[in-house]
Amino acid sequence: MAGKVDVSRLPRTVALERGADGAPELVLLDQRLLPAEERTVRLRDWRAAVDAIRALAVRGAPAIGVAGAAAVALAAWERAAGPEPADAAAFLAGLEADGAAIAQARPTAVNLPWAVGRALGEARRLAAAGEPPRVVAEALADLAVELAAADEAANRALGAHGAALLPCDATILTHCNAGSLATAFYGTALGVVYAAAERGGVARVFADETRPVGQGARLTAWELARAGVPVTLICDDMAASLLASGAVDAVVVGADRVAANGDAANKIGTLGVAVLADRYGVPFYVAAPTSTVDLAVPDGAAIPIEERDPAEVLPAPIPGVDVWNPAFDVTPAGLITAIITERGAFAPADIARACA
Ligand SMILES: CSC[C@H]1O[C@H](OP(=O)(O)O)[C@H](O)[C@@H]1O
Repeated sequence: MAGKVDVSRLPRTVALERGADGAPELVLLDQRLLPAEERTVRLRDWRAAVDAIRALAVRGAPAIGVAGAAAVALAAWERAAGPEPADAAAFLAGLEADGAAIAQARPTAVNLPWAVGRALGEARRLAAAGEPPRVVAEALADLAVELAAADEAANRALGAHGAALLPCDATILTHCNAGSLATAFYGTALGVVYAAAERGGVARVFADETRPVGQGARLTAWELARAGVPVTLICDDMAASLLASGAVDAVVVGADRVAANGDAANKIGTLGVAVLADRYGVPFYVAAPTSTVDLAVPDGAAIPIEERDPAEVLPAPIPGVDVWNPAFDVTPAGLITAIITERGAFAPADIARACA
């Protein structure tokens, strides 16, 4: 493997920080501009945070979870500075409404409603204890920081469990971007790659370009090269020939929501890669922290699939031509070799037990 892997060269894509005046700010690396430009934006308005999530300025299930919790903190700060502080009930009711709008920014990744729910639950607990709105707002800003740190720690633990499954000098195929850019830091599927590479065990990663938004071409290829991991970019329709060639030791992908039976929703195109991996006898791993597992959803059929703007597929509309643009698909548990979490790797059928 060429060169030393150094994940410290990777930027952080989402964080809750404080401005000079102490006000919370959601700090984002605008992923729409990568790899051409690394532009950081600092948001104080929760509505702008919702727009950033919807527009994929920040993306990736764990990353939008952190952004969602930070957005609730921004909303609490705004309300605590507004006319409602005298009425704690009005403050909390308004924050609940803001949180509902934030949680609905994108429907598929469970991390977003999960993180917003954590923030609103903390707000309810503090309000019930008689804490004033400003104290609630401060606590929610701290919670967003804690959730980001917990995500990174989970990713590093998950990466180590996944690396243990790979042969030395593994050749890996991945789809979309489940890297550091999709999380608070380190990544899930790419966290497995980084953990294996840091121990000297990754020969090369093949990255699907991942149409129509190109998270593989623009983000995964860039991220891996930045960290010093050998990477080859391929078109999505090349995955079949690559898997048929026998060159791939394992497929490792992320997830946006894992159902209680182990079905996993991930970027559109993942299902096709899973079918091909099964056909050619290549292990297919889903890397997902337990915060991505939704035990309230019995199977993949119940996972909401986001449909996005047709212009992502066809920027210049053709008269008489309709476009279908689902952003995710569901890989059935039967095509998944193991689900890798921070608690270990589990057969899909055992994921509910793993998260209990
Ligand atoms: C580590 S979760 C990453 C997950 O999220 C991506 O979707 P999007 O880029 O639309 O946010 C993709 O499904 C990745 O696998």
